[in-house]
Amino acid sequence: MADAGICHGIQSRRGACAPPRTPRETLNTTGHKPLPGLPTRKAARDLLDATLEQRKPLEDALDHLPKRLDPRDRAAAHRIAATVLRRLGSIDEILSPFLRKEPPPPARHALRIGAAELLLLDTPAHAAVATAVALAPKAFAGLVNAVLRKVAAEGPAALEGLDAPRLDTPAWLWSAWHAAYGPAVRAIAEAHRGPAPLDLTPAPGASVPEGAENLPTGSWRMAAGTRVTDLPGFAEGRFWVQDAAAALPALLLKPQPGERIADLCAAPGGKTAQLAAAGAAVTAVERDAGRVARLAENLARLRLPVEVVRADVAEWTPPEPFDAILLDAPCTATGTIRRHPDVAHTKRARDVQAAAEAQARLLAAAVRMLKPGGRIVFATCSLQPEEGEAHIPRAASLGLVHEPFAAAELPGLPEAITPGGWLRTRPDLWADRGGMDGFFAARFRRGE
Ligand SMILES: C[S@@+](CC[C@H](N)C(=O)[O-])C[C@H]1O[C@@H](n2cnc3c(N)ncnc32)[C@H](O)[C@@H]1O
Repeated sequence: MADAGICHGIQSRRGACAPPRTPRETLNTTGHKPLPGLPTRKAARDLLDATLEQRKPLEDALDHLPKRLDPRDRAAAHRIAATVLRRLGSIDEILSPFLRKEPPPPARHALRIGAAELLLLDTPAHAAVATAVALAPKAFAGLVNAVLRKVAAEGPAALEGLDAPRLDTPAWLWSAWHAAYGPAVRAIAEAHRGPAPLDLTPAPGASVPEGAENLPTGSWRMAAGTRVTDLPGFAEGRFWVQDAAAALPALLLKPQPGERIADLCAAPGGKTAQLAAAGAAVTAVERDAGRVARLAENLARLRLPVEVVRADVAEWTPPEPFDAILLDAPCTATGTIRRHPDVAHTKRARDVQAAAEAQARLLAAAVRMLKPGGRIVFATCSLQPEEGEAHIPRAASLGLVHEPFAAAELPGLPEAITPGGWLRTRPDLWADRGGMDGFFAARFRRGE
């Protein structure tokens, strides 16, 4: 199983990444040759520590790896850590018969890395065991060595017999998705087992790059691991990275040339770019300073004129109301686990309610920025109904009238429009094409 590496382009939580590589050999400060590949495994352990112990996003943890780490080592560490995060339940299940008591996190992570390399990443057994032993705290080196030798011998057969989709999905997510989607929970979990393809949104008039599939909804799809920065036309701004499902909310807002449209919660700017490319006069509002910089950088590459405002949407008042608004609200992001396997482990059930409450506040603030009769699309990249469908009945109290989507509005993907007229994508849709992120979107009009 391969995973994506360092992300480039416009997308962050849903980005495109560099291909994995074989760990390289480097000299340490004393001039001695360290164990080949050890810096990569140390970085992978740091990523696991940040995500699993400190509950930090993997993307932030990658940003905090030592600057001196070779980019290829960084990509390889990302690949190892992402594999452990995707298959954590299965890996721990394989390890459990060989552990009489719980080892401390650094030893547990060395075991997980070693097991992932032995069973899922095709690393030669001697290299996987030797580096995991070197990675473990000294007092646990013997244990790691003994356990991984058993995993090398017995693990492949044991792996075959596991119910991996269930084991690799945290119990609270399995229950919530089962309640919301019934038996499809298994297909959703299956879709999380592999890396996602690279999806691009083209600028108007751009021609499809070689090797890309032209999806019916207008996105281009390329193989997982494709480096977006290597594609011809990247520097010239002919496309941006955006999951096929993430491109749908802006499409369904139907931006018209010259309309004044606000993109609220805008960074890194995939939807802003869609609205601006359609000819709308766009104001992009984003609270986080670092992400405002990313947004501005992306829009500069795409040569799209957009007014960028750094502000909290809950407090900001525009000089005049907008014709239309896109609110892509912050959420638990459980729809993006294919691209961000850390989300399955960094989020908790209680985060869902907190996110839903924040979304309701942002929706109320957004309505106040809209002209009477103006339209708004509310979207989240969460699979949790509390962050999607549950907002619809409350919208009437904000003076919003639901304007259902019609299946005909999404050529090639009518199944994503529900009978109630909102958008619900899931990772198992278009399974034979590589799936898509889980998104919810609904369209409303502000009463006159
Ligand atoms: C789901 S992401 C947006 C993705 C973006 N719409 C795109 O398509 O590229 C949510 C963004 O909302 C920002 N955000 C969260 N709360 C905010 C608030 N109260 N005001 C403005 N921005 C906020 C976050 O910093 C984050 O960049």
